[in-house]
Amino acid sequence: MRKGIRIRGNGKRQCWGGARIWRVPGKAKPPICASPSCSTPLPNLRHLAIIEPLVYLTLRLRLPDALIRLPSGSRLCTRRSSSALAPGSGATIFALSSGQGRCGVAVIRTSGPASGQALRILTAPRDLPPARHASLRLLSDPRSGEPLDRALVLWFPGPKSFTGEDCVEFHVHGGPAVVSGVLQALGSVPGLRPAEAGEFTRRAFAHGKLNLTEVEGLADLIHAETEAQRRQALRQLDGELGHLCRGWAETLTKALAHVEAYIDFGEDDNLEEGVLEQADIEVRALQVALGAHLRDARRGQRLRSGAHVVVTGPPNAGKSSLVNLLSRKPVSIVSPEPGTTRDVLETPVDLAGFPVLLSDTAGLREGVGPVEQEGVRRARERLEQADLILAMLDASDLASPSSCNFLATVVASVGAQSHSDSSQRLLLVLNKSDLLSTEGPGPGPDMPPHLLLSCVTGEGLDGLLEALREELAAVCGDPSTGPPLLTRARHQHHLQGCLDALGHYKQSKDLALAAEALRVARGHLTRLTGGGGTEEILDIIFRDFCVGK
Ligand SMILES: Nc1nc2c(ncn2[C@@H]2O[C@H](COP(=O)(O)OP(=O)(O)OP(=O)(O)O)[C@@H](O)[C@H]2O)c(=O)[nH]1
Repeated sequence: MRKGIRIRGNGKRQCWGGARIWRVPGKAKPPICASPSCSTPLPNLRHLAIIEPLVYLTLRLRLPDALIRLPSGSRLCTRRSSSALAPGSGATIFALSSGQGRCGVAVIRTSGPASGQALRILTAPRDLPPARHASLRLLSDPRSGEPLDRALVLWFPGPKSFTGEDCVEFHVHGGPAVVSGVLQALGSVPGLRPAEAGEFTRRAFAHGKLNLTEVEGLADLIHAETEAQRRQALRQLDGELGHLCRGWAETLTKALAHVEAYIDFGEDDNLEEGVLEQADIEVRALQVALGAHLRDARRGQRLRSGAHVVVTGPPNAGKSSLVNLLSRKPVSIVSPEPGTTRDVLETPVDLAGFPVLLSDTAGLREGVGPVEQEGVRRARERLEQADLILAMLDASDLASPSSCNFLATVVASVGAQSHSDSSQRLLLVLNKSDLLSTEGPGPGPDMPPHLLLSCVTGEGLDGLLEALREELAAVCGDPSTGPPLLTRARHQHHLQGCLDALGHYKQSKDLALAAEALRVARGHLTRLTGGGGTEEILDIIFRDFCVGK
């Protein structure tokens, strides 16, 4: 029978097979802060290594920011570094959290230890309302006693609040005079100061209410302009990416515990058989999962910042007409004169719910003056950066030399793409379909797959929008399904760092080096969700927020 020790739900330990429990010198006060196990002495480290590798490793290595679930449901945890908080974080902050300008209702928030006091002072002589219940109160200026507004107030005692601190929400009438009166009244309360941009969220992060990927999701949700961006941001705010990374980090922690235990106790010291093999298997599975995520070809980043869609074709094909049609505004000059567009003209557009940076470019042709030639050079340069190319031809002019040359280039590029792993995509659009019956024979059977469109009559526009939706879902990823997307270069960097470190683990003959590689890999995952060493990026991320969030 194997020896074993289990920490039970009531904090007591169950031993079997003759296992004994004794205190580990110098570690009688482990960082166990949640009941029921906080006051219990530690079991034998060796047994702990086998039975509870996560607990073992937390104690053995004193991992920072560990938040590990014990089987009993109790937790081991350490607090997040206080440097996650902005300077002056002991103060109580206040700000208008709803949008600026005249509106029906405006929400003013406070967060910090003096929140309750501020509420009492503004609603004097009333006591605090019941927690998390909306109560109607008269707000008055504490300096003059002058009534400011009759408002709904909500009292959120910490830690059950957005920031984890004592918070108050004042739902006041949204006139500028009311809002400014209440803000000034709050500013006169001792211990209160106006909040910096993103300071509420920063406090929520510092108190462990949100991890870094959730903070990023919140910032993205505030800035989301299209449906797909909103869906993606909401998923990230819900913690999907963070959850995935934490799962991976736990896998690595277990593998690291096994390797460390093997180093500490050796193979003939009663350690379970196959401990190292098990770690190898887990690392291999993790490498496959990370590789799959990194192969997302920057879809999430495109979804966040917009996909580059470039319209190209010979002069007069109707490129500018299409850009104006898709953006629903006169971005480019449309004229029957070939070579009207000389430079790259960009406009942000919401296309089928996806964020797009749409570019109109000069018509591609040779043997023209230096200005137009420069335009053609810029058009080609922009084409190289495109995620999706809309190649456009005049359907009534397919036999002209410029159309034939362009078509040959398109066919070559489609052929090249099917043989490469390029993520650039292409849609061939034959415009001016309204002229087909009168002016041209139309596309023959050897024409590559294409869409017929008339920018003048709008015929074929629905088909084009549907094709664009499919292409953009491929370019940006579908935010409603599949695994969470990596929306920032930072995510990509840490996952790649983790994968590289796992590669070193596999190559290391020395167990100490292998363990170090696992530690590095785990560090990347921890930093991705905001664990140790992320202070330098906090300012960058919180800069994206507005005051009051
Ligand atoms: N009949 C018809 N005319 C069109 C259509 N689309 C555009 N045109 C006309 O074709 C001419 C050229 O249109 P533009 O949109 O300026 O074409 P372009 O490709 O941007 O031209 P360049 O700037 O010279 O490269 C204009 O007179 C448009 O009104 C269409 O679907 N049907």
